[in-house]
Amino acid sequence: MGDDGDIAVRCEGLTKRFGPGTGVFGLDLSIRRGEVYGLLGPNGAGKSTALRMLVGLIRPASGTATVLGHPAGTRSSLRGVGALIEAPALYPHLCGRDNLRVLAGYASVPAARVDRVLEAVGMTAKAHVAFRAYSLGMKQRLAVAAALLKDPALLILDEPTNGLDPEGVVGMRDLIAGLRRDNRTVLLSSHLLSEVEHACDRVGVIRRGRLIAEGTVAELRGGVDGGGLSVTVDSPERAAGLVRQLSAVRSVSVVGGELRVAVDPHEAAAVNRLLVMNGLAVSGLRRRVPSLEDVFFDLVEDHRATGPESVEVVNR
Ligand SMILES: Nc1ncnc2c1ncn2[C@@H]1O[C@H](COP(=O)(O)OP(=O)(O)OP(=O)(O)O)[C@@H](O)[C@H]1O
Repeated sequence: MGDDGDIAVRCEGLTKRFGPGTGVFGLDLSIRRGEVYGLLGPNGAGKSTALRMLVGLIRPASGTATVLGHPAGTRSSLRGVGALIEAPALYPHLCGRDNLRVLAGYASVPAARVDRVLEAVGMTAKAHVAFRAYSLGMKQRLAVAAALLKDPALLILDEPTNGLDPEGVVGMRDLIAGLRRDNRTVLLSSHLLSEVEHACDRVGVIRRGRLIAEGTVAELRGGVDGGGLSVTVDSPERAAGLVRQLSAVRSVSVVGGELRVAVDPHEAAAVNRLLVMNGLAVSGLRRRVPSLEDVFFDLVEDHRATGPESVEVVNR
């Protein structure tokens, strides 16, 4: 099979069924070269299963997947792919650099590449430290370095921030931003909305093995019912009762002491006037842009309402 032009990954009807509603069903994806694409979904949505099919760890029951212009899982497709899907086998007693040297030897990669990838993941200063002494974030960075050894055109990262502390998450985010600048194609999975929101050019939302939405973060946001207003006011509960009476208001909630009003933002003056006239001090009023989290839960809720079975959404 030849080159697939600008497309790094193409899946058509990719299916692997483990049980009713469990697995991946009819997944259609097109990931362009040079983009960072996030597969977002709750636990058990089928993200890992999809990624495993792309690297040949699982054979699809039906459908096709093409990776870098070759059938997924074949030697020719894997030549250009670096993957972090299972924790790589790294020796605890060896330092980071020696671990990578061993892997470079297995993969017939020139040893000079080791220092390049250590630098790419920001681990040069810790390269001499034994792997067992690394923090989880450092171990994860070294695993990404291992995936980069072959200088892959496509990097597949399954939940790269899973289990990391906030510092590790920021480090991984910076690392992914660096990969994007390198013009590499990155396909990552995450259940962390904020991660995908910041790291990815496009996002596919997957639930119960099916792609339920796809687009840029801005496009996905556009599909949600407005954002409305955030109001900082004393006595937010009383304020909520008052604002609810306005006919233009669709819903009101109090989140973290702040009033969230689902209303056309042009109604800001009317909301402000009503509160002030009732003796409440409004210290802040701003337009609220829906976060990807709003989009995600909106979508999942929507599908929960219309889908054949219920789903538990768990945020790890
Ligand atoms: N080999 C298998 N045999 C049976 N069921 C499986 C197998 N692999 C995965 N599953 C099930 O398929 C569903 C999807 O799993 P998958 O690991 O792809 O989800 P995920 O979206 O990556 O979620 P998580 O973040 O929890 O890993 C889950 O219900 C899982 O238990």
